[in-house]
Amino acid sequence: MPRTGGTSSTVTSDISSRSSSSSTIAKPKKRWYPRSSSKSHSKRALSSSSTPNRVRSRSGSATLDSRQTSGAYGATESRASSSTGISISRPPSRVPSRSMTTSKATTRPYSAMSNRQTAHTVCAITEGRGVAATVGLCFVSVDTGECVLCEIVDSQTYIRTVHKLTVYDPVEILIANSAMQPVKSKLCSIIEDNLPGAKLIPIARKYFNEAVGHDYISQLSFPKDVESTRVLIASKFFPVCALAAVMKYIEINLNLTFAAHSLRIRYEGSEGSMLIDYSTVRSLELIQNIVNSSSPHSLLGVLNRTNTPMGLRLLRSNILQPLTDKATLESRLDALEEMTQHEELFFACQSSLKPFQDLDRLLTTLISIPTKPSIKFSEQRINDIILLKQSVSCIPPIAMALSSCRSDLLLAIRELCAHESIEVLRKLVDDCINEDCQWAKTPVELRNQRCFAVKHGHNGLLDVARRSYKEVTEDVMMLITRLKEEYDLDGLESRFEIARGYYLRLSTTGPKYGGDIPILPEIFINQAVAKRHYLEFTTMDLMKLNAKLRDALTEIMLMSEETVERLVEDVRVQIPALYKASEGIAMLDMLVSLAHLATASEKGYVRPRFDQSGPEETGLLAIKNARHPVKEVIMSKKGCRFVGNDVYATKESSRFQIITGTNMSGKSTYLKQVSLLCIMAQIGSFVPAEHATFPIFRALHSRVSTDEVTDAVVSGPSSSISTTGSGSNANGASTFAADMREAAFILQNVTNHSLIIIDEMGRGSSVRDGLAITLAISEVLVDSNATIFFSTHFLEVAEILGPRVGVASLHMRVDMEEASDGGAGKLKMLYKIADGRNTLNRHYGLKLASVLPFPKVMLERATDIAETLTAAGAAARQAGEQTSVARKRKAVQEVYISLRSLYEFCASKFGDEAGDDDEDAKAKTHNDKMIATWLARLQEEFVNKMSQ
Ligand SMILES: Nc1ncnc2c1ncn2[C@@H]1O[C@H](COP(=O)(O)OP(=O)(O)OP(=O)(O)O)[C@@H](O)[C@H]1O
Repeated sequence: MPRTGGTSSTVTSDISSRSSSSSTIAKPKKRWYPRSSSKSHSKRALSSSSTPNRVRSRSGSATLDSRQTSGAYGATESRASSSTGISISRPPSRVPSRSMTTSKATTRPYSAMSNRQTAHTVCAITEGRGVAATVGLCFVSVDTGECVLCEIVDSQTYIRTVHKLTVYDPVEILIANSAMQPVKSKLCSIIEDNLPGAKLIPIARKYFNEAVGHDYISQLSFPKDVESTRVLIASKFFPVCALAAVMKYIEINLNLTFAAHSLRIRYEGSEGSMLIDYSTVRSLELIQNIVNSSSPHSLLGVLNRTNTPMGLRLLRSNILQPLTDKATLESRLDALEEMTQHEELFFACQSSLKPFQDLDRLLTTLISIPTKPSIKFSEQRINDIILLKQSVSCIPPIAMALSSCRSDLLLAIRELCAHESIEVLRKLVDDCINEDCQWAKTPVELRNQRCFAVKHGHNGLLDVARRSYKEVTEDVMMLITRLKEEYDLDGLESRFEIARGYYLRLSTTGPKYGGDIPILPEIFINQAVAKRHYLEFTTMDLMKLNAKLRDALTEIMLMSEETVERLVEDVRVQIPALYKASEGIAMLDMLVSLAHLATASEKGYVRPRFDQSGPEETGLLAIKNARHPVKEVIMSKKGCRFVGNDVYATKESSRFQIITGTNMSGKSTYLKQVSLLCIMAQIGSFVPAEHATFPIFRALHSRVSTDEVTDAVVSGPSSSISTTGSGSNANGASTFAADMREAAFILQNVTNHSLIIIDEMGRGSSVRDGLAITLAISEVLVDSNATIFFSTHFLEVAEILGPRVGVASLHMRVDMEEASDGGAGKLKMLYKIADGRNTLNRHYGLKLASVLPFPKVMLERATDIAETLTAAGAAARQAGEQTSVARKRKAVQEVYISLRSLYEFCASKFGDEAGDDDEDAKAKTHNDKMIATWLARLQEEFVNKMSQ
């Protein structure tokens, strides 16, 4: 069966101007298969004595920017390109011959976040000493044959390092043993805490060797990229050391080696993509639903309409590392817009993607060479060729589907899929493999396909062996028919299994046996009852025929393998172009998936705009009628309507948004929806809204309680609460500890390009301490100039911070319907955001309690106490006139900011001299009217504020 899955990483390299180049391949020391070839690569290919013995030329043409193919790789400073095939010696068994690990690895449960579309990636990590830790990482995927080097100057929380590890999701993380023993380093502890699925393996420090790392790079990178890669990583001491460790580990513990000049090596910095910390990935349910890991209710689950494993991997990697490059985003959005506007283009692309298998994995399998001969490997090789035949024939239809496209990105993908190498490959395969040979699902059918895969006439002996195979198969059929007739066995049938070969099965449910197990003649041996209603057995003759079949098959496989291996070697020459095509297909698949989402929604998605018009970013985040992409889907399935909300924030006037509201009024949903929409915009997706403008954020951090998960209570709009409230964490102390830990983390990492989401901080402590801490944290955050959405139950936060410049107070609207009979009323949730603090009775907690089965006497007493405390607090605050003075000062500043924005808007829009024609004059009059109305409203608001 074709294998599925792959690594979290996607193939990335700039494929522009891949002109002809030469490659040298190491001479093999020994070869197991009976054919002489100078193109083979041996396990010892890395040895310094390897002799170059072959020169191949390659070419490439289309350009797909690295950021396009990865999203995650906006930071890629430069890419080592693929220009030769890759060879990995992959033995049938992975039992390590000797181990370089110095102690037993810590096996940990699998990461809850990872959903293993990812595959076997090994990582090595090393760090320098100093205040700003420099961390070197090297990831090698043994499934997709890709090596990524990263150097990160990280903070004490290792946020960037953890982020990279989260994205590439390695199974094994190698670290110098001195970092584990005698005392575990901080980095080790942080990795263990954040990546519970990874296995931290201590190895001797001597394996982290820079000189060895450089040797590997010289010997392994593609020939024409050796120099550029060397220059790029010249000063990258740490990742080069890590590379040495990974390669040694793969060689020794996984028994794999890479052939000379065969590895796709690229360097990736930590810049160029939005940084999302691990706990945010989890709490915002970006990849996986927290409650039910197989639920589609996560951002990935909703966005994912991909048809290929490559597309899914690319989408996942983009969600974890959204882009920060505006030009790349715009080109993606252009392509997406074209796809959403041209139905035929969308459907043509979608149907051309459907038949694809995991091309990356297939290619990596094709470049592997076993260290020991094995019939299993021969069979696998022929399977791979059958799959390749199928895959190659699926590529030209993609180019056809894109024949009418206009946008640059789609044109680049079309060029990749129409590359001349694809046609060369198709011819190569057609020359060698039977036309009607195809992948089959049943073992016996697949075995037959394998046997007759190689075209008649390629090898005379093979044709003879196949004839005898055919004859023995016919003998088997004849024997079965004879046995059936001779022994009058009604319901007797032949079955086939890979391990057993042909055997016989008799159903006992027919009228003849009536469910009883019959006594069969002695000729039928190895009898066993299967699934209660079947008797399975064989005969000596059948076993002999099976043995004959096996021998014939082995012969066929070995002889076919010789031809197939020759074909594979020719195929390898074209593999760089296939890798590029695979990148293009992955990108197209992701775009089709996003286009599907954008067009399938009833309420509509819009193309986001980015606020980067001038040198000074205003940090404008303005979304009209924004909807939560995941909740909307869940609610529409249940026939409920999701209430859209507007979002508006600018750096100067409203970068810190305080959102208050009763329990269950929709605060968390609002906060999460803002962050999810920002992520969607930065992967180049349309967003669920009527209009949307985003700043480009470089980091997203959140403190969101995970007890409020997406799959939780779903109520309709304007729902009324009359029973229980939302779930709360029973363990106040642990909530408080989590609050403090995550707040400290956010404060350490916040920058003016960060988006911070904080949902109800300080609720695990006493009211006074909680308020004090919340205020202290908020003050630092206001000064940080980041964009912050802060929900709280402490109305005092809004009161105290409200007058500060850059702070905006909002609340979720709720209506309290008094009961006509004097009984408990109803609290009606409107799920609508509105300016200002909650205008309803400030003790909405008590209001909520009043509609719950809560003792009335206690409620009255609680209301008295709350009134007294509020009055005392307000009196204390009014003692000074500070609040009112500050409010007036803020009003003046806000007017200043608004007028300046208007001026800038007018300058950018009407800066050029208007023409004289009627149209221009009309437009000018219309704009003048609009501006006049806006100024009048601004004046009115200002007067109101000053007179308060
Ligand atoms: N915009 C909306 N439209 C429709 N339903 C919504 C909306 N926002 C929230 N809800 C519903 O209200 C429920 C509670 O929302 P949410 O958890 O965001 O409230 P909250 O104010 O954060 O509550 P708490 O303060 O108790 O944590 C959600 O599960 C959802 O079903």
